Amino acid sequence: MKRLWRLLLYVRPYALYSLASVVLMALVGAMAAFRIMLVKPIFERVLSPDSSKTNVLVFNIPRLSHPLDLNFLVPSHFHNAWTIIAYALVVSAVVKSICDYLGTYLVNYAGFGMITDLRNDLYDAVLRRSVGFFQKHTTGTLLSTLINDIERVQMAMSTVLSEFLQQLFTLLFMIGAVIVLGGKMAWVLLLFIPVVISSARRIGRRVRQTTRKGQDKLAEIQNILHETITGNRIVKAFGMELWEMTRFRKAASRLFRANLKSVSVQAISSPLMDAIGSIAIALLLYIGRRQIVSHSMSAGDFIAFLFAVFSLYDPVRKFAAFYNSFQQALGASEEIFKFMDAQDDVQEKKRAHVLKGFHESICFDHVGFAYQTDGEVKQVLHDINLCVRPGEVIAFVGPSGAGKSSLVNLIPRFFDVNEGRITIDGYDLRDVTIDSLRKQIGKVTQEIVLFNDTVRNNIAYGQPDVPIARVEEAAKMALAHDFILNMPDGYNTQIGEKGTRLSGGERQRLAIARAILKNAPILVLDEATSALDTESEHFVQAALANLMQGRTVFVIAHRLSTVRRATRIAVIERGQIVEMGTHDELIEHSGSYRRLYDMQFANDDLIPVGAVPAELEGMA
Ligand SMILES: Nc1ncnc2c1ncn2[C@@H]1O[C@H](COP(=O)(O)OP(=O)(O)OP(=O)(O)O)[C@@H](O)[C@H]1O
Repeated sequence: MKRLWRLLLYVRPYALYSLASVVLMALVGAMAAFRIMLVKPIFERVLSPDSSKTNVLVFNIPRLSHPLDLNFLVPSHFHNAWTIIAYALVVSAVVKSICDYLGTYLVNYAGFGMITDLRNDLYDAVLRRSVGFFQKHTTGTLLSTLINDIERVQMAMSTVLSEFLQQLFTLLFMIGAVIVLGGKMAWVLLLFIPVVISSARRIGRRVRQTTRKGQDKLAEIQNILHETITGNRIVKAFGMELWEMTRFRKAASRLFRANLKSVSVQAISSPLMDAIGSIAIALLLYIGRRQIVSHSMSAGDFIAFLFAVFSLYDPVRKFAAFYNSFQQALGASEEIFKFMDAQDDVQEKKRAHVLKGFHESICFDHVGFAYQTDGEVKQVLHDINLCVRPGEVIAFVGPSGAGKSSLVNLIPRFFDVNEGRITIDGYDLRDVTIDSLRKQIGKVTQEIVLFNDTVRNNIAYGQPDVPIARVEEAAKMALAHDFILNMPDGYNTQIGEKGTRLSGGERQRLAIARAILKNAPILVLDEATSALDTESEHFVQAALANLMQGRTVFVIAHRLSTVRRATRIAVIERGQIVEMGTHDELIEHSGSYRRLYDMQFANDDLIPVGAVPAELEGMA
């Protein structure tokens, strides 16, 4: 129920449209009931051979002392029962159709409007979630909620809502007509109401559960699709097409079964309502016949009453389906609101300080950090102590899994520390606004993230209005300008999804250009481990050197040139800093760094700091 109210809150901005559509749909219902009221006069005045053809029809408004005379519908010289009823039928049909059209349009306007707002809010909420959230939920599940679950709610709130309103008012007016026409006989129908409601509720509950399962299976399929389409090169390289196809087929068959189960539950409601309806009609026929025989009711009255009961039947039958649709929407909204309400691990304090630049130091003060996955706590950093001044280059080295990435991820607050604190210019990171903190930090990672957009927009990501001259300047410093000019549309070339139309080295240099343009005082760098060919490597190294110039750099180093460039090297082992010093100091010390150096760096070529190699000069 809470979820339904929450969904309805989204209708609030469209209250006027909704109200107008309610009025229009009420008119549709009234017109439908009015037309049913014409059955009796048609039967008794137009079709009866005993009735005088010129008889002026008088239509009694129930419970009002004076009757509604339909004579006003036609000029007096046309007055006869047939013309009046024909006019009444046509006019009511026109009014009903116009109201139906406008009402449907307006209710859909409100429905689509609220769904657009809901989708925007969900996307906004998901996009703002911290890194931990994206590690907990797979891309497929998130996409599925943003697309499929929203669509379920949309179905209920726009398409179904419009029909629901129409049928609701038709039902209400028809109930009025049934009571007016049938008198006491109408109360027989009351007996059936509890049966209808309780069976609809029971079916609805099952529908909600089975639909939720179906949506989850759809998310599973979306996950497989996302993984295998984005990772299609690996699928091909390992010849896993058949295996993936089997995996997909199995998931598709699970979805098939879940959908069938949902349909088998939903499909019960219509036949069930049919059966209940037939019993009701049979009972009414029995009672009606006795009343006509005993002359307490005319045949015309009974026929009109039966018509009214028959027209009740459609809304009642549809109501079960609407109820199912709303239950499906509620099931789908469960996932939507779950993501919207998810509590972030990383949160901003209410009156957080706004950082204006970086001036003094970043300090790790007895920092400990643990990942929490599925209730399991994995401590990966212990008692890290480190103070870094502006302009320093700190290189982190150490064996795989030692905790280097985890450590640098704490600086932009992708995760929060569990123990101790990290300060920037004396402020605990948790006391400054996330936005102002991240503005101070540029990031270039191993996994280059580029968007399916132009070169220019990729470099100017986050700064859409920056002049092209500055973009070019950044590209030149990243030694990317030349290869960009050689592309078909230069800076306006589309680079394909994730930049697949570029080489590995080119992608890296675009990412470096982006970081140069951002011009943040602090740089977090995760050097690529995969080797590029010598020429590309030289370009990338030189571009990196330009990027690092004048900045405070935290770099996870995989190249000798980088560690040599560092003011200090921190050796991380099992989540702790075990050694710290310059390259020469640590080599002399003959400890962990020395061993690592012999294994990892000794064969690297040294590239002079900030320099473009002679053979590449003039190319950028
Ligand atoms: N999101 C996560 N949830 C749980 N454990 C994680 C998560 N990310 C990393 N770990 C674990 O934390 C430990 C440290 O990982 P981290 O990525 O920081 O190491 P690293 O030194 O950067 O390794 P590499 O050089 O291989 O990138 C590893 O044991 C890893 O399995």
